[in-house]
Amino acid sequence: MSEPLSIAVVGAGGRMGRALIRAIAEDPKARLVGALEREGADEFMEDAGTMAGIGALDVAVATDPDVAFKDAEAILDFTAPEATRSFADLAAERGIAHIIGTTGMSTDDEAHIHVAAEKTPIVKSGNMSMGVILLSVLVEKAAAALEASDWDIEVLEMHHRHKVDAPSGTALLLGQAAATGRGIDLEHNAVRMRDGHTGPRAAGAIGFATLRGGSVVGEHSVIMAGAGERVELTHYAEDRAIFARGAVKAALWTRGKAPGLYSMRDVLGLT
Ligand SMILES: NC(=O)C1=CN([C@@H]2O[C@H](COP(=O)(O)OP(=O)(O)OC[C@H]3O[C@@H](n4cnc5c(N)ncnc54)[C@H](OP(=O)(O)O)[C@@H]3O)[C@@H](O)[C@H]2O)C=CC1
Ligand SMILES: O=C(O)C1=N[C@H](C(=O)O)C[C@H](O)C1
Repeated sequence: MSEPLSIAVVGAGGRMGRALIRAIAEDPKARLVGALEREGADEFMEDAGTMAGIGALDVAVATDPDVAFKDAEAILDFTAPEATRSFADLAAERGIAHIIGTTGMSTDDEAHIHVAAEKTPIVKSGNMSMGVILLSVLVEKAAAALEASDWDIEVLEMHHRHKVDAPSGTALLLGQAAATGRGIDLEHNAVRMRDGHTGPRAAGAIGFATLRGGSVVGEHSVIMAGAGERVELTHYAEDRAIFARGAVKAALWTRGKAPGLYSMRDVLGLT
């Protein structure tokens, strides 16, 4: 068996940061070698394991990327778009694989990631859980089978009250799967919000609806509504561990891979 993969977690004190530290500690194929937080962060503690609630792991939480990334072969990044852009540059300079779960990225941010992927393997996905990636495959197949003139597609999502971006990365990923199934461009067919006198629904549109509240980890439904019948494909996330385990799986998969931008479908062999 090969040596465990050496992994650093950025945004280590965040909801996902702490779940990622726990997932690495649970996987014998991975080892935590670095954890990065911002200076003065609310969640700052000296040891990464203590911060994640699993007891000391002898990995100090650093505020300097040079320290956190020193021994890393992969970085797990569930932070914010601006931070992810700068981590992409640092990972590319060092040839470290970059696993990106951050959502809410702009077109400009996406272009930045494409450039970084010329130098190092990057796996990026709006959702890293096995269930959602499988759901996206089902949505693509269903959308291909159902005539756009007869079936309307709407994506409904709900998340906790702290979430800052909308629609969620997962909702957009599922909307993209529906658009791919239909052979259309999502950007030109997406209706991301409705308010006031909107007029009737445009044929072929892919609609998005966003709910926020409480502690909901993540719920997504793709609703296909026809005349007199409706099909709903739904995923319920019950624990952030599902995303964290997917991110660790993605990091392990990058070992020996050429630079490039990869998806979770690549990682799971569902392309
Ligand atoms: N792809 C997937 O499967 C999933 C994706 N996500 C996405 O992951 C991201 C994080 O979610 P969550 O953990 O709930 O959020 P949190 O706010 O709990 O954590 C974000 C972390 O990133 C850090 N951070 C934010 N901005 C910067 C910056 N500019 N420089 C350095 N560090 C920064 C924060 O530090 P500080 O506390 O100092 O601000 C914090 O530690 C979101 O985009 C979310 O949508 C979440 C779950 C699953
Ligand atoms: O912010 C979250 O919490 C989540 N974000 C991701 C998204 O935007 O879809 C994934 C998951 O649903 C949780």
